[in-house]
Amino acid sequence: MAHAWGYSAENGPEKWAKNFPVADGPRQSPIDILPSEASFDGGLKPLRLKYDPSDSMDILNNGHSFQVTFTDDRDSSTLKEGPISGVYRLKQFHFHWGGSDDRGSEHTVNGTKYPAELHLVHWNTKYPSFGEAASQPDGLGVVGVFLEIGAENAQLQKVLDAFDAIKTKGNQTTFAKFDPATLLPGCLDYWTYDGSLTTPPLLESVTWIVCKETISVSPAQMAKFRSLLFSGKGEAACCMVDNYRPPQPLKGRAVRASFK
Ligand SMILES: Cc1cc(C)cc(S(N)(=O)=O)c1
Ligand SMILES: [Zn+2]
Repeated sequence: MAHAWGYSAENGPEKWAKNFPVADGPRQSPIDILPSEASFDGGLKPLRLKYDPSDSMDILNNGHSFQVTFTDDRDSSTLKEGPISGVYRLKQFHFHWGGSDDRGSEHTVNGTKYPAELHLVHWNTKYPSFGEAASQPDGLGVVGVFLEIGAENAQLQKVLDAFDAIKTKGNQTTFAKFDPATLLPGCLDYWTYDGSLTTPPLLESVTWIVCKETISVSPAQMAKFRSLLFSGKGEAACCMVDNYRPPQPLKGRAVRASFK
């Protein structure tokens, strides 16, 4: 049985191309965002994010990160406008983070790594399902938000308080009535480019929308992220840290800015 993918030297990002050749494709993510090379596009609309807290269902340790999953059988939690057309439904959000505060984000800005990055994953309702959308070039819209060390983030703490129930791979628990809008920065200026999923299967189906403004996370909260395990119950404990892919070649792609 081929090694499952992960983030170690044996199965990490440098090894993914073996089983997922698209890893060397033309529109891979993440990227290093160079603001001076991004072009302001006055045609880009403001993001229109509308979330219904009653859509949040559960929180799961999937062995690579943790995710909060939303019911997506109606247009109650959606992304509209911004760089996309049509209606994209929120499917889940998750994070990537480092083993120390000097790394952890997937996208970087002028080479700067943040300690963590939030991904809010939406799928284009012109397709019948998330799975179908994920294989289409305009199938997914992911909003990325950088976390920066600072004050404790009370909204983020609601997510971290669920961690004791999802310490090991495969664990899941109910996570109801959570409004992901409370994790967004006040200003929704963004950079946008055509990219991919940042973990296998690395499908090139994502319109990336990366917020310029960060949200705060305290050092103690970062320690809580690092208390999760990649490993399953009864396995040798392996701390869930450094679950990020480094920036990939831009290969001629344009990065647009919604702001001057
Ligand atoms: C494999 C995968 C699935 C989903 C829903 C989202 C991602 S990411 N990190 O590109 O947002 C990756
Ligand atoms: Zn992600």
